[in-house]
Order: sequence, then structure tokens, then C-alpha cells
Amino acid sequence: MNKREYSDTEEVGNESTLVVKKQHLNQNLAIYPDATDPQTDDNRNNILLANFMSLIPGKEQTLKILEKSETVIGRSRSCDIILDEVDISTKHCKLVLLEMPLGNENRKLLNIIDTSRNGTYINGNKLVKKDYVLKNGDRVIFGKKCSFLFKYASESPIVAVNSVHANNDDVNLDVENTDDGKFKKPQFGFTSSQQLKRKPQQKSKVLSVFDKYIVGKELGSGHYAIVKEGINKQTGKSVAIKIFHPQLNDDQKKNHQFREETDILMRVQHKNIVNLLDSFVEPISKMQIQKYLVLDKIDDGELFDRIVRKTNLSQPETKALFKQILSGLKYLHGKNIIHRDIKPENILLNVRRRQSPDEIQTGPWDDDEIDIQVKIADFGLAKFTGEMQFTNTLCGTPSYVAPEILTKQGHSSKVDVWSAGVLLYVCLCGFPPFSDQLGPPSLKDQILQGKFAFYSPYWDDIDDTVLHLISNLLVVNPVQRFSIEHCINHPWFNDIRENSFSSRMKRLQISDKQKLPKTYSELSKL
Ligand SMILES: Nc1ncnc2c1ncn2[C@@H]1O[C@H](COP(=O)(O)OP(=O)(O)OP(=O)(O)O)[C@@H](O)[C@H]1O
Repeated sequence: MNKREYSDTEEVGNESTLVVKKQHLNQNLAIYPDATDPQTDDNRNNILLANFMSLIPGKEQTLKILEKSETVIGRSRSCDIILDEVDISTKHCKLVLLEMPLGNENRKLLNIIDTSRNGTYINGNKLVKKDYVLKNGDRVIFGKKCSFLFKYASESPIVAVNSVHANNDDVNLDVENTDDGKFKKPQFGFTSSQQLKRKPQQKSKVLSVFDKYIVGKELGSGHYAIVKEGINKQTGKSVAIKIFHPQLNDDQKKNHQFREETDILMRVQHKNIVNLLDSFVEPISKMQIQKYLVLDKIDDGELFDRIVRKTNLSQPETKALFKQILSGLKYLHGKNIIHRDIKPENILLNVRRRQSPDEIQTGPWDDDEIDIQVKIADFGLAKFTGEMQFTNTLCGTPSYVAPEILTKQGHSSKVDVWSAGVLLYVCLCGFPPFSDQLGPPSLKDQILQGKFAFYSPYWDDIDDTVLHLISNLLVVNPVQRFSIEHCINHPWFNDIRENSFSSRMKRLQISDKQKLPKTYSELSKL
């Protein structure tokens, strides 16, 4: 098809083949070339919704998308936007106006639906006959070359998105326009039962996560989310952005889970708990939303990796790390919060490295480390116990899960004590006390019976005092199990050598070396 065929088209740019269709004056214009004022003549009722800014060198141009139910882009002269390139389909894609309820508001968003042969690419990903809700900063390529940066017309609620409580019925998110066109911070309103203290920084903007942060490399991933590095565009501060896997708009269970994680993180502030900075809920298609938590970035990885690297940790190091873990857990339990997923993957570390030889270490760390700060992360399974004190959901990670969770008897904060016991065991010897590898019986039965042992030679040189402590944490009956308080006051944490045990704690001798448990470190090399 030759661009000369379009007698009613206007060429944009010097040697451009990108053309924008001029429609009859008595019709609503769907788009405007940059030079055209959308508020003139017969178009004055049209509201500018968004802009596509060309990223093609030498073809600087802005395509204006007006508020219209459907805007078709393609090579055909019947399209609202004509892109006259050989790799553009007759009708390449369409932009459908969506009004989506987010929080307490309806937001006007553009859903792009691909109908092409060669594809529409959003931020490098091919759309392939699917839809996607556009957000600020998206790089959209039609076919192979027609590359644009997408932006909603104003930093209004139209911009898609929301901050902390998009789906929280208890919260009113009021956003107001100010005279200068900027937005006042949203105000949160609570029902009387919700008069809880919130961290001030959560009262913030209505923007997309991508407006505020540059999203970078992956830091880690789990079952529910992938965590990426982010940079705050305004402050330059590095953050961690937990990007949950896309979910259906109306997935009540996931919505509830996200609310619970966000709510809990908003109510906690402790040096050993990862800090929540922001949260976003954004539509990605008509049916799907994506949720984001912005957290303080913890730089030195998971305790799990440290255990794998070192095979096991020394008693002094374990003790120093555990004092911090217990401090975080004590704080949580004091607020009626149970974490329910304590395991080495969810204990993150910030290490301050030695800058000069005369710096003094704060603990029994490696020579090149001055200080290590522990941060408890991943509140995806965390729960308020409220007044009930017990909850029934099946949760946790198999090796670390407490027996009362398996028997669904209802559980309390003591489940974290059990998991802390498993973690303490793992830190000191490098493998978990309960595993399929140690069976029979099955992992589940080992846990239900509280059947574990201190295997020789791994435990031979470890103080009886800590074996005594672990034996009081891995107690099947939660009533008889230590509390966090008991744990903190135990002689091992207070460097008191306990000589009062009637006999030395038993180590299990296994004659067949093949049957000795394998450490995480050994397993990672298999
Ligand atoms: N604040 C953070 N700073 C740096 N890295 C982080 C941060 N939060 C999480 N990570 C990394 O991302 C990984 C996955 O995060 P997280 O455990 O929260 O995801 P998840 O999908 O909920 O995991 P799970 O499968 O355990 O439920 C962590 O194990 C950690 O390596």
C-alpha cells in the first residue's frame, strides 16, 4: 500500500511514513498530531486522555488519544491512527476505554488489544492477540519499528493505580485535585474499629509504581512473587519491589492475603523486620491486576545462602543472629501477629563490611564484616491472631511447619517458636531436623511425633545448653513448648553454661555413613 493513496492524510516529520488521519470536521477526532489543539472547533468536547510520544529518531511526534470508547490503530485508512509501515497490519490494534474501579474511584484507563500479524510489544514483551492495560512509561512498539512512549495526559487519578489500600473496604482513599494540577496526598479514613496507628509514609500519592520507581534486576523470587531492585526516581534510593504474580481482579482469597500482608507490614516498625515503603495495585488487563509492595532493600541476601556457603554457622554467630530474630518475633507476638513462615529464606541480612583494619566488630562475624543486621521478611502468610489467639489455616513450609498446623487443631504464636527451633537446629548443623531424607517415618509423621535427633558427628562439639534449648522448642504440645520470652531468657543466650543436666544430651551415632543426613550445602552441590 502506498502512502499516496491517502489523500486525506497528513504526513508528520521530515521523511516520515508515519501518518495521522485527519477526520471530517463534524466527527470526533480520535487523535491529534502535535500541532493540533484538541480543544478547538468541533473537538472542544473531547477530553485528552493519553499521549504516545514517538521514540523513532527524527520523527519526534506526539499522538494524542482522546477519551473515546475505541481507537483503532493500523494501516487501513479506516483506522483512527494510521501507521503506514509495511509491518503494520490493516487493523493492528485497538485502544479500548476502560472504567475500572480501583479503591473508591473509577479510573479511566486504556486497554490495548492486539489484532496484528507482527505483534504489538509492550516493554519488550509481545502481546500476541491479548489485552493489556497501558500505564505511564510503557514503551509500545507496533510491528517492528513504530516505537512510542505511553503516558496518560495528566497526573490525575486517570493515571491508573493507587497506593496502599486499593481494595481495602475499610479505607477511604480520597484524592483531590489542587489548583496547580498536582494531587494532594490521599487521606485515609477508618471505621472506628480500625483506629490503628499507621506509619506516616504510607499516606501517599496516587501514581503507578513505574512512575515512581525504575525497576531493575531480580533480587529473589518465591512462590507468590518475584522481587526486583528499584530506584526511587526522586530520591535515588534503592528499594526492593515485590511484584506478585498477576491475578484475576476478583480473586477474593489473594486480595485478602495481600491486604493482610500490607496491613501487617504497615503496623510494624522494628529494626529486625523489613520495612514497607509503598504499595500499589494496578490493572494489567481487563480481568487481571498486579500488586506491588515496595520494601527497604536488604542488601546481603538470605540466611539460607549464608548457611549453604558456610555449611553450618558457629555457635557465637548463630546466637548473635538469633537474638535479633527473637527480638523481631517478640515484637510481632506482642502485636498479636504470627509470621507463620519462619525459615532461612525469609531471614534477610544487611552486612556492614569492613572499610579499615581498625574498625571494631559488633559481633562474632567474619573478619571482613563489621556488623550484621537481621531482617525478618515475607509476611505473605502472616496473620493477626486478634482476640481469638488461634487460627486454623494450613500454611508454612513443610520442614519448618509446626505439628498443630498439620493436625489443623488451631494454632497460636507458638508455631513461630517451633519454626525458630527448626531454624536454630539448621543453623548449627546445616540440615533440618525433619525431612524425607531422614525417613521413615514420613516427614509429616516425624513432625507429628516430634521425632528428631542430634546426629553425631555434627552435634558432638556443640554445647549441651543449646541442645537443651532446641529440645524445648521442638515440643509437639504447644502448651509445653517454650514461648519466645522463655527462649530469650534461656541460659544459652545469656552465656551461662548449664551444668545442671542430669546426663549429657544424647547424640545419635549412625554407623552407616551413607545414611548420615546431607547438609543444605551438600544438597546444593548435587
Ligand atoms: N526487601 C528485600 N530486599 C532484598 N531482597 C528481598 C526483599 N524481600 C524479598 N527479597 C528476596 O526475594 C525472595 C522472595 O521474596 P518473598 O519471600 O517475599 O516472596 P514470596 O513469593 O512471598 O516467597 P514464599 O514462596 O517464601 O512465600 C526472598 O527470599 C529474598 O531473596
